[in-house]
Amino acid sequence: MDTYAIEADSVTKVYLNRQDEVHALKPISFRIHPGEFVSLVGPSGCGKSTVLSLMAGLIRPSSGCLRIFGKEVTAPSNRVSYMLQQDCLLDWRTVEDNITLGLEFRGRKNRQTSHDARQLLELLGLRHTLKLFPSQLSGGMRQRVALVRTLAVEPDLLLLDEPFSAVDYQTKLHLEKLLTDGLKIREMTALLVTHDLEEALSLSDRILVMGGQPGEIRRTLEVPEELRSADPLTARGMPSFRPLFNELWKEMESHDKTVD
Ligand SMILES: Nc1ncnc2c1ncn2[C@@H]1O[C@H](COP(=O)(O)OP(=O)(O)OP(=O)(O)O)[C@@H](O)[C@H]1O
Repeated sequence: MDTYAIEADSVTKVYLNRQDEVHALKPISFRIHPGEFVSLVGPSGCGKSTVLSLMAGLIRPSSGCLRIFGKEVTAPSNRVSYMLQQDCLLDWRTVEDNITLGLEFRGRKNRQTSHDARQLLELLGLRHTLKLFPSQLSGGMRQRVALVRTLAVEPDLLLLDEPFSAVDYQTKLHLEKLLTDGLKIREMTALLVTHDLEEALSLSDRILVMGGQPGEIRRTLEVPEELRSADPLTARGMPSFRPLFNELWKEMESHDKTVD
């Protein structure tokens, strides 16, 4: 069995912009267990997306070591799926052909996997959209299709960069529930970047609070079991939710005022 889904040891990132260096991350270290749902929160520019891009193997650390399931990340991995704020659907392909795109890339598209992807789409109430093109869908529908495409490949690690920030509140709650249900069934590990503290608290097992520029991890908050085991909407209404939300909010405000 893999010991950790993610191990980051003193990982830093410096971007090179022509002659200029942009120091995006101070050395950061953390570990995530298989099956854990962890959120990264922090003010704009503190390096959250950089952390995800490093995990996805899209960029390399400037120093330190990053391992996913015990293997150093040197390139994108088939065990990892990445979902962004933009749905990135291909406009010239139907919904049916979009949801199987990841399977195609991985050489795993067959009758069974396509059938499973269609079932997932049906679960999200989008069966009627199979033959439609993305331009014929609303924003919330497009995001649901993107979620199906991400989950269809059954990744071991799911990287989510503000995936629901562009959808309405009701759709967001619906998608959050589907996501957490899907993750539990498949025992996937997830790392979510979000500006929405309610979303972080109601979905995560643990929250890493980042701050500063270059960014660092300034605090780790364990989410209590009662919130973790409740569905996202129920968790938001529980008595322990608001005090924790306020604590996180204060933490973020204090970091916003910190000048590095
Ligand atoms: N490709 C790049 N080239 C140069 N600098 C970059 C690049 N990508 C990010 N940066 C810089 O690295 C720092 C961290 O950016 P990053 O996007 O990781 O932060 P973030 O916390 O995700 O921000 P936001 O919440 O606004 O999305 C910022 O100063 C940003 O300008």
